[in-house]
Amino acid sequence: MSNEHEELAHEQDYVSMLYGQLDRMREEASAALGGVRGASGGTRQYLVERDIVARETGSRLARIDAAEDGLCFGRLDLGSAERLYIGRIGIRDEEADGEPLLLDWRAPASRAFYTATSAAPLGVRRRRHIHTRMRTVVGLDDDALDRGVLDELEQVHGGAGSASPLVGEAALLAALTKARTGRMGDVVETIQTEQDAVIRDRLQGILVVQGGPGTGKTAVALHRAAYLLYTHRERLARSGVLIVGPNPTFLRYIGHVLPALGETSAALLTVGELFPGVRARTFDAPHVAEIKGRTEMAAVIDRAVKALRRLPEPDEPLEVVVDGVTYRLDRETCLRAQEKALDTEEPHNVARPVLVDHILEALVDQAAARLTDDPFSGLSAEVLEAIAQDLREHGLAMEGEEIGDGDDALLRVVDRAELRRTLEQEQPVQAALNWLWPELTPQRLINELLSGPFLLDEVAGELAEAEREALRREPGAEWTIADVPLLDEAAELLGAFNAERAARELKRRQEIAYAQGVLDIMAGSRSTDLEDPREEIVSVTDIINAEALADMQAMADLRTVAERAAADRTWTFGHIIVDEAQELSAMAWRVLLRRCPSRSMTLVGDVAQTGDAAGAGSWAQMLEPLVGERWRAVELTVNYRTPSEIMELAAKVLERIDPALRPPQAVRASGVAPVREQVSSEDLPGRLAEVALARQEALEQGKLAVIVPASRAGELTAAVARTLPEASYGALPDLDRRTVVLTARQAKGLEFDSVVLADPEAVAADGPRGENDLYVALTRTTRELTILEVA
Ligand SMILES: Nc1ncnc2c1ncn2[C@@H]1O[C@H](COP(=O)(O)OP(=O)(O)OP(=O)(O)O)[C@@H](O)[C@H]1O
Repeated sequence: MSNEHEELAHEQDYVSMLYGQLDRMREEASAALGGVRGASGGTRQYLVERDIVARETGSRLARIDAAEDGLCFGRLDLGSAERLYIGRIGIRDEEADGEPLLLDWRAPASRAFYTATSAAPLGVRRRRHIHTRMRTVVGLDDDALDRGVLDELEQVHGGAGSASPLVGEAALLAALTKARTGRMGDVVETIQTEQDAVIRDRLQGILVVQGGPGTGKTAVALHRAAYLLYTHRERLARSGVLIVGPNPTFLRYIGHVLPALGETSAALLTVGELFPGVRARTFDAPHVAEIKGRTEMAAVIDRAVKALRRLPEPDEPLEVVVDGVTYRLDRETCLRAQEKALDTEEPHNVARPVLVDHILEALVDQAAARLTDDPFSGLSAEVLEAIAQDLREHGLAMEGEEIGDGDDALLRVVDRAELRRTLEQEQPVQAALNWLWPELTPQRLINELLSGPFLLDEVAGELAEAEREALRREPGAEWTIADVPLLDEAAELLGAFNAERAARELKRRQEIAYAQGVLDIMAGSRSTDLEDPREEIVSVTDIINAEALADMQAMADLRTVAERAAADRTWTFGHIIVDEAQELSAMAWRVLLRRCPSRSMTLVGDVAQTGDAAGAGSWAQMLEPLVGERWRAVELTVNYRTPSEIMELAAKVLERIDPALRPPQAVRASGVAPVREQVSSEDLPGRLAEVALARQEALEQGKLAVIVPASRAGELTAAVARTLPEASYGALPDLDRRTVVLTARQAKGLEFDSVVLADPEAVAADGPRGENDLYVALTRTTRELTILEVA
């Protein structure tokens, strides 16, 4: 019978062997990368091939590097003597027929590590958590899932069998009680069974993950992204995964998790960043955001586009004066041109050339008629010279010949196309076309709608006058987050500008042409993948046409997935994950659904934490108008963050929000009761500063947050900043600092070792969802909570 020391030594040998393999893989990949980068010259095809190999090898190296820390963290003992080691990537033995030495945590065979229990052992006799520091094994935690192993463990450790519903309880509790760093970490070593089910749920369809505070929704969402990218790599590497979070601070907080899991091809954006060229950071007042978020705004914008297309009155043709000649466009002509454009059913800007075509033809008809009647009447010297030039170029007039000679010579030779080109360039013609059917940018349209004198009243009849008034903004004012979905809606109705469209089509043609040349040389060469052969392999040879290869090339540079997606409004993602999904307005949902025509989405959130006035009261209320019943929901029930002493307090607030809601079960108690202190309103700033200082000094390690009501944020932040000058605060607080000052809304999704909450009553009174914000504020701590109540 082995003792604990021997077990450690045994695991150290195995783990050292794995690191040896990892070093070998790193050396091979580095050498391959050095080789391709160092190569020079050659044909264009050769250079393309070199680029692709370099990118593939580069991303393989990134995965190897990400696996360094905690490479192997688990072992499963199955029947007889079979053992599987689980880790951050798959490694197989090159010298023994590719025998797996380490299974990627996402591989199907690893699943039992997260789901086997003594009630349902799934063939697992023992689950072992292997703890490492650098490359050294420093500890082991065993769960015995059958009687034989339990007996063995009792002899080795003096008893370590587990009847807990938690998987790897010791490892989990150790992870949960660690001091926070200001950055979210991955949880691959201790994923719990209910979380695993969400992570590995199928790619298709809309999955809603409802869970109270601290249930690991964010962690689960990010691990699901890593799982999907691994399992459906070929598909998702092309189209990418989008992760939408509530604010930039939150995105920075979670930004390290996917790279630490070796995945760098997900784009992380806030709703305010979904429209290329606009980076909205400011909030509207809640009632304004609520109006902007309503679905009705889509119809309002649609009507605004139509209202900007005009027709002349029946007896008042539109007059266009070019070089002293007056052309007349009557209502009938303009109406026919509009109808032709509308018949295309294309977006406004895309349909516009059809109208332009018809109007120009009408103008050319009039010009031609003039020329037949009296070739010279009303034509300026400049136009005559242009025509003469044209005649000469066609060899129909000699240098110096009078162009009027031979009366209708002009009509014969000045072709209509030339006339049309000349007219089209005239400013009065352009002005008439723009009056009839303006070429619009989304920014111009929304600006006109919200800042113009008449448009909103004309097209938003369903809004009360006071609501329309609330929507008005200064012309050219900074875009707000709630404006972004309006801009995107406008862009959808308008379609791309001519120039934009042409540029995009040209780029696409170039990409395809570039890719076409690569196909021959790539045929037959299959990349060697690191993973187990049972796992999915990405290879350019799987891609069968130039178009697909062009897609892949565009995606192969992992950096550019986010860049390209952020720069291209028409980009569609293979999967979208929305964190704090309850906050999104109906208009924001329309943007996301456009970005994901496959409707493959994971939405995580908690309807009890909705802070935005335009956000959801229930998932059904939010989703049914958008996707009917085509969504499925799961619930996470265990709170891994907030200790039970604090959840008791938070539960009272939850009951005020909705008596039907139940708080998640706290996984642990901290032994520290929340502290409540009463102060007068005037004394609050001074006392808050003192308490913040005291709590920071008491924290040996970890992070402190001071959460203040938005209504007193300026004054209270200033007071804390005087005592703790190193504290970070403002629109984008730096979470790496030891102490941050935040509003409840800013604290959403974040967590800290210690929280000081100022004036909970004022937090609850702030806006229509103040109670929800208070619930958020109370549940941010992993250890201690101090509350200053205003008496
Ligand atoms: N299986 C796990 N193993 C270790 N830590 C976990 C696990 N699940 C969650 N955690 C930790 O619990 C904390 C809360 O997780 P997370 O922030 O994902 O919860 P949440 O449901 O998004 O919370 P909220 O809605 O309150 O923002 C984090 O520190 C996370 O790392």
